[in-house]
Amino acid sequence: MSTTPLKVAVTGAAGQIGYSLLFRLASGALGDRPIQLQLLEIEPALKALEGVVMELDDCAFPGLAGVEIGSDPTKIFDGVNLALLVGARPRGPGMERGDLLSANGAIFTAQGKALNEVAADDVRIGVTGNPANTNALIAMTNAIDIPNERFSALTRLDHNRALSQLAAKTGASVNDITKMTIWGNHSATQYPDLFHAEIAGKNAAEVVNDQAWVENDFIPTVAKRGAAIIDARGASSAASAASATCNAARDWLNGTPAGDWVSMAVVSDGSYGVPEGLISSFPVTTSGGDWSIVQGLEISDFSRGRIDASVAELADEKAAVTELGLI
Ligand SMILES: NC(=O)C1=CN([C@@H]2O[C@H](COP(=O)(O)OP(=O)(O)OC[C@H]3O[C@@H](n4cnc5c(N)ncnc54)[C@H](O)[C@@H]3O)[C@@H](O)[C@H]2O)C=CC1
Ligand SMILES: O=C([O-])CC(=O)C(=O)O
Repeated sequence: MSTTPLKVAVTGAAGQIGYSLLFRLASGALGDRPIQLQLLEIEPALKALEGVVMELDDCAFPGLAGVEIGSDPTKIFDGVNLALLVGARPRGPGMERGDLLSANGAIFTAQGKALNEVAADDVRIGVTGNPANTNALIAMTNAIDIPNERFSALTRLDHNRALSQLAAKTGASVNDITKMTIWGNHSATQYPDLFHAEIAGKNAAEVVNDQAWVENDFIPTVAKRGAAIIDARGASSAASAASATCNAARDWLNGTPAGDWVSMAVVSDGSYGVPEGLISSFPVTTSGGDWSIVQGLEISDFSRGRIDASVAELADEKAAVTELGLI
């Protein structure tokens, strides 16, 4: 293991997700390698961020090598190996994530350019801020020298939600469930697919044996979970989003276990009929900091229709940000 600290940038560090994420990162969520946190906020939030840094200090985390804060992305992204782009306005009750396109899109053009200029050669960029897939597309398009494969948007929270719903339905432990997949957009059109998932090695759909539950319960519960949390909490999910952001980064950098895969929204190479260049969620395995899309899965007509609907929404979002001049 390298003892050189991994330089990790977090944007929106004074926000709700930041308040959970920073402490998870600093306490070793990515592994044993020490980390250096580089925290980006807008100027008015820097004072609050100073308070968060005081609390990080007060935890005396052995693996936290240092913390730097600021509002200039070209300073904060300097030399970073991992950038977690969280900072963006969250949606409120009654909004869809797509409503945030113009409000948040501009943030990701500037940050893509700054990463392009100053990040480390091995940088990996995970986008949590919504609409996550299209924000990742904007950052990727504006970072012309960074390989497209270094960008990913977060669908791990949806993946974890799907694991948890399936575990509750079947009485299995989440530890026994493998090969869950989220396809498409991190939005209400996403397709949580349990037809390839396994529970202790048995096909999950066969164990469940209840297509009505899959269609009327499982898929909508997972796809609309973000809205349900906003309704209940009056604010969007934060601790679970931070947890998923850590899970996704850890697996990307350290690899997925043999016999399993995870869901990540990554740039399509045309696999499964998803148009090349869209950032869409796929089943992926990772190794050595690189991901590959799991190939050869059979897609039923039912699954095909759901994947196509979510991908069509991604294409619409791409057209909208093209129109806005963001890509
Ligand atoms: N992909 C996913 O699974 C999930 C994504 N989200 C999204 O994550 C984002 C953050 O959520 P919260 O932390 O709850 O929001 P929040 O409003 O509590 O925090 C956002 C922070 O970003 C900062 N910010 C705004 N513009 C910035 C910029 N240009 N540079 C740096 N920082 C900037 C704000 O000052 C604020 O402190 C939202 O877009 C939300 O919708 C939330 C949950 C799950
Ligand atoms: O729903 C939202 O706006 C926040 C989010 O992305 C989620 O919880 O999945």
